[in-house]
Amino acid sequence: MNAVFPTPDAADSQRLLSPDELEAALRDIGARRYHNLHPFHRLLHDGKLSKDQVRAWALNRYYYQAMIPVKDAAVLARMTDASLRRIWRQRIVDHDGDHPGDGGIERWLKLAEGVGFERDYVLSTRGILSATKFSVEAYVHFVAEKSLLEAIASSLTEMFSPTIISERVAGMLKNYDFITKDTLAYFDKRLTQAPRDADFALDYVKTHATTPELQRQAMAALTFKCNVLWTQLDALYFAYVAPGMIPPDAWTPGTGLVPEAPASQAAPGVRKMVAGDRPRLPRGVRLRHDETRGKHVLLAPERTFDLDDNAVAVLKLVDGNRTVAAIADELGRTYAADPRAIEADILVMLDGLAEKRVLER
Ligand SMILES: O=C(O)c1cc(C(=O)O)c2c(n1)C(=O)C(=O)c1cc(C(=O)O)[nH]c1-2
Repeated sequence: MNAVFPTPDAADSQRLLSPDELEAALRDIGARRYHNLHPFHRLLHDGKLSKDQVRAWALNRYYYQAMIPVKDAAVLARMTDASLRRIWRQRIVDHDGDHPGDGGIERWLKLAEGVGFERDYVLSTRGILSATKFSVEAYVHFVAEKSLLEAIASSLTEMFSPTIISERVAGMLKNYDFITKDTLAYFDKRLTQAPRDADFALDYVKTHATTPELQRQAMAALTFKCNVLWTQLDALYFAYVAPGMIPPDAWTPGTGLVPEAPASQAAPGVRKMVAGDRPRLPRGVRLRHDETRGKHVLLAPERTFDLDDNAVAVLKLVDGNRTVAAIADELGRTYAADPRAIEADILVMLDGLAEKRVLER
């Protein structure tokens, strides 16, 4: 294909750029083509979208999030150098987590749930636009088929993501009453992960693009990736903003959502605990060993709760960092039992403590 249709800028830059010039050329590609400039993002960040349009964005972007580790596994598979793989594999851990309930994909699911989706509907990927799937899959194919340099260069959009993320989080929190800090927690971690990843990839590209041809390939890879991001937003805009042509089988407002409780029943802050939550003891509540009675108790201001052995084993692991799933995994190892069965039991127990206000998530 490329032989038949030469890339438009194939004639440019016959000269070898210095590493700094190459970096400037890459940054210039982002300045002109990164998806922060797309009209859909402008509407999203400025609070101009309806709740359903925000839902369409959250649902479709789930596909990108879910496929990023698949993409990174394809990149990893090209690396013959163990020291490179050791660095790159962190990206997969960031998205998949080390345990069920951890990681970026899980946090994106929380975001989708936060705007009203049923988790299983999102996981099914049923309502996702075909155009979203095509562009995300093009990214996976690209890194599998092109050179390692091009695969790494295509991730360089991450150089530009911290700025758009800060703008998005601030804009969405300010402009939509249905968006909370918890819903957008996905982005907290990206603010440190993206610069770390981008620094490594940029350094690699500057060191390894040592001929004009390789430099052009790196620039073309970044341009391609900007287009992967841009076309996803084109598809969203076309289907859900204007002209509003939703393709057959794509998500339509009202589908795949958790039924909303009538306002009178809504009890903010007491939703049931889920496996990805990180429970913690509230300020002033402590797990103590009561010497005189020879047992553990939960000490809260002016109240004491007796605990059975199971509750003590769980609460010893409650630290605000571990997820419920991670606690269940650890207990599963200690007691050689099925962690998912333990998880179901401890969710009930933790909900009970949360209702008594001696546990938070
Ligand atoms: O919120 C964003 O605008 C944004 C942009 C990008 C990007 O520029 O590719 C990524 C992400 N987020 C992101 O969350 C993410 O995990 C990610 C991985 C990659 C990649 O190419 O490997 N890009 C991005």
